[in-house]
Amino acid sequence: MVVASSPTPNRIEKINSFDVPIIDLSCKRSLVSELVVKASEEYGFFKVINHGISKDITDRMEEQGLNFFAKPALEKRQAAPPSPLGYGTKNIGFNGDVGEVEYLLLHTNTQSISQSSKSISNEPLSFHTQLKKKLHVFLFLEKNLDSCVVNDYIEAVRNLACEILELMTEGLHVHDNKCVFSDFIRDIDSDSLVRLNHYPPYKDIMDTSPSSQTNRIGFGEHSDPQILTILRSNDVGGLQILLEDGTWVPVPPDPIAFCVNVGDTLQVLTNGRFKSVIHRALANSVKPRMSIMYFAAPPLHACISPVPNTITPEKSSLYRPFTWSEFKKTAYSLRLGDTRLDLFKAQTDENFA
Ligand SMILES: C=C1C[C@]23C[C@@]1(O)CC[C@H]2[C@@]12CC[C@H](O)[C@@](C)(C(=O)O1)[C@H]2[C@@H]3C(=O)O
Ligand SMILES: O=C(O)CCC(=O)C(=O)O
Ligand SMILES: [Fe+2]
Repeated sequence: MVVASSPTPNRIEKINSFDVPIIDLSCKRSLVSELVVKASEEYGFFKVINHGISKDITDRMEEQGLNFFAKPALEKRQAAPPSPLGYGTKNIGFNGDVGEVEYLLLHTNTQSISQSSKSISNEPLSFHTQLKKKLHVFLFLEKNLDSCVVNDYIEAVRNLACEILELMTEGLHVHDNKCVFSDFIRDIDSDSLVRLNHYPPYKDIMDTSPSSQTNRIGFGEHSDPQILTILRSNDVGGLQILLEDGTWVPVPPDPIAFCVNVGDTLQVLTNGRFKSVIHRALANSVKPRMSIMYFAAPPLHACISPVPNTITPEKSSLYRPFTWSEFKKTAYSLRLGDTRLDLFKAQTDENFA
């Protein structure tokens, strides 16, 4: 079914109520890996059930998030502005994107922050200032979040991300190293992040009738720059994915599933076979949505290029090699909805034409 909707003023958009793939990880491994590859190629998005992450771990993490966002604004602002780590409200990134959202962005490698703080006195002044800010946010969060709960959650979603990445290599028949993707995430220097987004119900000053329940952009359309994102939310919808035919598909909230989406880096690692899915989140005027994302990323120095068996005589490498640090810097210098991968295309005769 296709219906019209207008989350942004003056724009009619097609919404398609198609069911996103749900993959049961407890099924036969060869079948699961085939389904994971199929969904990553077709949509760059799927849900997983029977993933092995206990309800206790997700409930406790959700409780941490809700407690944090319930704090008075003045208190939360002690971890602001996001640089990019820390607490932010309405402004997303550094280039003018805004949405009906407040959020907390954390590095998963808190050790690296406390480690680097030890070298603070030997560093140049600008680094010193940046590090002091990072440390300030880190200490604030240590005080305001239960680090055991957060670490348990991170460990659980990291393991799930690695499991899914290994199913992907199996399904792609990368025989020489089944950990070719997951090794990036397991690396001690992995640049993975955790984000908590809170979309409070906004007040519609124009229309107060209960029959009019409109939506507003909470988090605008974009793809995630990393390898893979593992997302879960409370029981309030809002997430949508964009299909290649230009229709937006709402992803119903699901208390037992995790959503998985392919990021830009995995599109490159698979030489364009897997699609980095464009998605967005809408806020509503009725119920607060809270989502928690784990963005699985390589270490900053890691070199990214398509894995060998995705390059064939018929399909040469679509992208030039780059480091995650180079790609991240470019992504963060652009707007949310900008296409960054085009800037990393290989120079072929076709691209010159
Ligand atoms: C506008 C931006 C926000 C973002 C950095 C960027 O310049 C473009 C990518 C954005 C994004 C999307 C996925 C993640 O939520 C995020 C943390 C990331 O790595 O890339 C955000 C960035 C952000 O909010 O700082
Ligand atoms: O909050 C959501 O549901 C999606 C947010 C998102 O896509 C992101 O933070 O990158
Ligand atoms: Fe995203």
